[in-house]
Amino acid sequence: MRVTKYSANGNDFVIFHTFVKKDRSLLAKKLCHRQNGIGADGLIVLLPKSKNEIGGDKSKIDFEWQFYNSDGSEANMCGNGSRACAHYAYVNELAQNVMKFLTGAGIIGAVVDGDMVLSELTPPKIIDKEILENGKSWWLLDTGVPHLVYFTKDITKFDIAEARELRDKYNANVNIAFIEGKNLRVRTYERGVEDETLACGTGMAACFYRAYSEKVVGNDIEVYPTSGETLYLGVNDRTITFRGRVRSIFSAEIDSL
Ligand SMILES: N[C@H](CCC[C@H](N)C(=O)O)C(=O)O
Repeated sequence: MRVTKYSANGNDFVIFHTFVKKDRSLLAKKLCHRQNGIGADGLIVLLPKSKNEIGGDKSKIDFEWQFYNSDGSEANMCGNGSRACAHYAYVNELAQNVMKFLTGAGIIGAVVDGDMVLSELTPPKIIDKEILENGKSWWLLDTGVPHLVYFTKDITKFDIAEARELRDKYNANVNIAFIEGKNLRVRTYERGVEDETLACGTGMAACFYRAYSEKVVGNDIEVYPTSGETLYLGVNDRTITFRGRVRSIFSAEIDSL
């Protein structure tokens, strides 16, 4: 089986494509394992439309995907993964450079331009704006997957134990964000990785959307994740747009695990 390893601003993924849809949570755990596997935050499986697929929603999409976190849990959406997956689909001739694909959160649009990829996320939902935990004001939003967002005065202090508790209590990813001029710096504890990752796309989108909703930032801003690799976020008339570089690290034939 041929797999490709991608990094999207430090959030890394193993990607392959197949026509066979089945549960791959065990494979995800094996491939994503940092010591005994390839090592990644997630596994992405592209399921191209089979030749004779007609009609329904599928007629509007180039492929569908399965996304698994490194612990084998399946998630509806992954912002950085959607950009890596779009680049993979384009270079493997599974889609043109402008594409649409089906995720657990709905249809995602993507545009590939060299190593820069823009994803249109699913329309954000504000679930709760009044969560008080440990004297801090959190919002709970859904940007394809659930995210808690808190604005901190000191981005160097991310209480991982607190993040773990809140992740369990709300079954959500946990983000702290720092307003840096007209831009944001974001750190994310990721559900299903169960640690801070170097970047989390839907997390950055959730932090952007809270700041934009509270008018502390404008449209089209820069967001700096833990990796320091800049992402560009904005809103269009439909949803949140999310743009940044992706890198194909290597491809390899592996024994079918
Ligand atoms: N860990 C997330 C899925 C991956 C999200 C993240 N990698 C992104 O770029 O959006 C969850 O289980 O809700």
